[in-house]
Parts: sequence; C-alpha cells; structure tokens
Amino acid sequence: MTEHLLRLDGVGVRFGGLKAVDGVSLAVRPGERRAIIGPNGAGKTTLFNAITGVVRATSGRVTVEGRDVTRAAPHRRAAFGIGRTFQITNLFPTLTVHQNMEIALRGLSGRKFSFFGSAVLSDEEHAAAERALGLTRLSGRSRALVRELSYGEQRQLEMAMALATAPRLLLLDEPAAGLSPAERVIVADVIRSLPATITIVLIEHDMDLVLSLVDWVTCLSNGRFLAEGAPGEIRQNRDVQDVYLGRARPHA
Ligand SMILES: Nc1ncnc2c1ncn2[C@@H]1O[C@H](COP(=O)(O)OP(=O)(O)OP(=O)(O)O)[C@@H](O)[C@H]1O
Repeated sequence: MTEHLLRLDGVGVRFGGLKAVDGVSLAVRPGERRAIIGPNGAGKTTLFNAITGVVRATSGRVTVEGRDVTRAAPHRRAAFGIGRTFQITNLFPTLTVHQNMEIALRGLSGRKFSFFGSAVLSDEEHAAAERALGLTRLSGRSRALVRELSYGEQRQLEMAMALATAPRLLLLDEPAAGLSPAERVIVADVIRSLPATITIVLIEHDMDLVLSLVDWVTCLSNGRFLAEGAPGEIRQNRDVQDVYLGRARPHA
C-alpha cells in the first residue's frame, strides 16, 4: 500500500507566459482532510485542474495511489478514483435530482441524456445513487427538479454526483461559496460525516470553516507553495496573514 494517496512533485502549469502553478509539491495521506487556501489567483483551481486532468501539468508529476496520472485523460483519472465538484454549479436545472445522478453515473453529457431520454440504471448503480444521496442528505429528493432545489441543496447534489462513482479522492472546489450560514452548517456536516475511506482535498476561503473541517492546510500564493500546517498554525502564520491582507513584508 502506498503511503500517500495523492502526491504532487514540482507541479507547474503555464498559460503562455503566466505560471499559474509554479513547482508545487505536496503529499496527502489516505483518509486525510486537506484544505488548499490562498488569495484570489493563487492557483488553487488550476492545481485541482492539473490533478483531475482538466489541464495538463506542464512540469512535475501527479501521483494517485502510487500511479503516475500526470498525462492521463480526465475520464481515466475518474476511473482511477478521482471525483470532484466545481466552483460554479455544473447541474442540469430542468432535470430531476435522479436524472442528474444518472448523468453522473453514466458519464453522459446533458445533451446526450436528453437525446436518449433516460439512462436506466442497473440495480447496483441505483444503489450507488441512493447511497450518495444519503451521504449528502438528499434522500427523498430524487424526484425534485434541480431548479426547485435551494442553492445549498444544489451544492449537496454536486457532491452526491461526485460521490456516485465511489471516488477514493474527492476534490471540492469552494463547497460553501455563496451559501447562507444555515446552508453552510449543513454542507460542513455533510463533509465532516463522509467516510474516512474517502480522502478529501478542498479549496475554501472561509478560515473558520476550514478550521472546523480539515487536518492540514496548504497555502499557495502566486502559484507557489507558501506554507503548510495544522489549521491553528496556519491561522497564526505571518506569511499567510500577509498574503491575505495584501501586505508585503520586508525580507530579514
Ligand atoms: N485557462 C486559463 N488561461 C489563462 N490563464 C488562466 C487560466 N486559468 C487560470 N488562469 C490564470 O491563472 C492564475 C491562477 O488562477 P486560479 O483560478 O487557479 O486561481 P485561484 O487560486 O483558484 O483563484 P480564485 O480564488 O479567485 O478562484 C490566475 O492569474 C488566472 O487568471
């Protein structure tokens, strides 16, 4: 068994002349809850994209359960057990919760789905959908249209869709962004109660939420690794405080 579920070694992503991610290394243990924080434009989402294959790392190596996935296509990485949610909701609003789960399980696009009408799930897939809806507290909402769900429930459904294929690594991009305080509590509870067999890496700006959810925090700034530590340590870290407040400290 590999010691790390996810390992990044010197990962870089360039967009033309811009180094959006610049030589980032980190290692996440199985079952760990890890936050990636950093100010706007720090490279957090691009790092997620390099892990899931939405963009290719232009340097370095991405390893999941000891397997080098740096050049693998996104669907191959999903098959290797990587699931994710996006910062912007990625749901089909005119379809039901159940139909969205069918799309997630069958890897269909919304267009293909409407063409084929329905993707009739096997008993096993149906059970997987029900399990994922249960984990995200949406049991009983299968027949609801997505556009009738609250925004918080929509974020829960995104998590259910990412969980449907039983990922071992779950990447959550700002799961609580735009939620009311009450909705945040539910989403935080859902994340907290996910089984330890799922390793979670999340991007989140809300430090109070981060503090209550994760074991370890990695802070990026300008695409580079800035600091790493337990949530309490990161909160006290002067470099982290400085980049969040936009202060540049003179070097000693
Ligand atoms: N497809 C792209 N093409 C060109 N530049 C990009 C692309 N995607 C991201 N960038 C740039 O890369 C840098 C890092 O962006 P990224 O979205 O990864 O940061 P972030 O830390 O997730 O920010 P935020 O907290 O605002 O979501 C930014 O300067 C952004 O403008």
